[in-house]
Amino acid sequence: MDFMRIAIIGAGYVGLTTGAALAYLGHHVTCVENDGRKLASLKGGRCPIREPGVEEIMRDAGERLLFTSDISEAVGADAIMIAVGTPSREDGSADLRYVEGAAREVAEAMRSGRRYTVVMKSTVPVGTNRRVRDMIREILSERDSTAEFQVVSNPEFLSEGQALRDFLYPDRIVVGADGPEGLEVMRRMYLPVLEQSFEPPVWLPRPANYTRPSLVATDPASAEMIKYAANAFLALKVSFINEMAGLCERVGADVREVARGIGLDPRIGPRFLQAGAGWGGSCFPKDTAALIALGRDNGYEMPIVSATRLVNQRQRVHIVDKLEDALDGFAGKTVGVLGIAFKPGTDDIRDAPSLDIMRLLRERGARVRAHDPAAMMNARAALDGLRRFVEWMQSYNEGTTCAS
Ligand SMILES: NC(=O)C1=CN([C@@H]2O[C@H](COP(=O)(O)OP(=O)(O)OC[C@H]3O[C@@H](n4cnc5c(N)ncnc54)[C@H](O)[C@@H]3O)[C@@H](O)[C@H]2O)C=CC1
Ligand SMILES: O=C(O)[C@H]1O[C@H](OP(=O)(O)OP(=O)(O)OC[C@H]2O[C@@H](n3ccc(=O)[nH]c3=O)[C@H](O)[C@@H]2O)[C@H](O)[C@@H](O)[C@@H]1O
Repeated sequence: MDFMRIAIIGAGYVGLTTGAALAYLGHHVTCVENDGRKLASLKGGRCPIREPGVEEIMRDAGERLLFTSDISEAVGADAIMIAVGTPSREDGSADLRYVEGAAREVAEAMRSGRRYTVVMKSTVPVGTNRRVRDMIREILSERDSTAEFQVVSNPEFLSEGQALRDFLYPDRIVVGADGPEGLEVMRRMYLPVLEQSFEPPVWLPRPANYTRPSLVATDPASAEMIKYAANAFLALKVSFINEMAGLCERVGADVREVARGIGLDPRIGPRFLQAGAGWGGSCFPKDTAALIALGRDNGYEMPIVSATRLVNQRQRVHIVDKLEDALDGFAGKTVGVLGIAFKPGTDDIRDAPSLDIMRLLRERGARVRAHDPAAMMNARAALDGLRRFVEWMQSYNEGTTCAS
């Protein structure tokens, strides 16, 4: 097996999982992280995020997985992957300052006479790969560097809480490259996954009936678009079933039965049809907003994606309305919120529905007590100043109404 030297810029949910998993497969991986606290924890062998199995494979990878804040240690690699955040700007568009910052650092450190593959792992709007390519080219030319490079798009589809499973046993690997060389590098990188030739970790066996992933080889713009389209479609499915749930309540139908009934049609499928508080997290909200912004920049309205967001926001209010009705008003009432993270199995509270729900409950006069088995630390940090209402469930008592 032809193992590679790979560097990853950004050791968050995506960068760290990918880096640790690639090292587990046999590659030599250097993760560059500029958050001092995260880096200290990683260097100490501890996983700073709650992601099952990642700490274990960090341990298994041993010397093949290194952590640093020094970009010059990354440019000894053949492939340099950018996995930094792409949060929303105020107007909904993707804020590319971390991607551009990382690309700039990489370009400034690239060594003359070497050839690199820069892999864009972050979720970025169509055209970003080309922009990054032009930026690197300009910096290299200013430096009179003879370093050569290509930029390849390799969007990520992992879900938090099952990131490692999604990496090792994916449905597909998407590679957007301008030519055969980029595709070949990515094929080498993912070969053990594509061929399922690695020894699965004992705690994460290959799922029964799992078949090898497809390699979707395409152009960079289509690869960038695939990522946004996938997230928008999944968000749409959840909003759709929540919209159906609202009508079901009014006409006496059970939305779970409806989801079961439509999900058995293979053209629809059963997943992402669970009605509830709606979607949140670090990706669906920002990626649907970025898609609309991309449409706007290109003079194209996206009414379906806009409605998906609207229905989702309405769902948060709807839950509070229902509870207010059931309790006959919130005056003098305490509401217990079980679960703060945006979904079970994670400590991530980015754009969690619970945050809007708790804010609304308070605005309407309820006292709120909340608990989450994993996300209390993040909740405390995010809700600083409102600490008094985020308390451990120790104080949970009979007079408390639960919303989860
Ligand atoms: N979280 C998820 O489940 C998924 C995220 N994505 C995408 O992947 C990208 C990364 O997302 P996350 O891993 O969630 O973000 P994150 O915020 O958890 O991690 C990003 C990391 O990059 C570090 N960083 C930023 N600039 C740096 C630099 N110049 N040098 C070194 N380190 C730097 C930050 O300190 C942070 O630790 C985003 O574009 C996101 O949309 C894609 C699929 C799944
Ligand atoms: O781009 C990303 O970051 C990732 O976004 C999602 O992953 P994630 O945000 O981790 O979480 P999901 O499991 O997809 O759930 C998203 C939200 O939808 C909600 N949801 C999901 C499914 C469902 O049936 N009902 C429902 O309300 C969840 O509670 C959660 O708030 C996608 O599933 C990943 O493929 C993608 O890589």
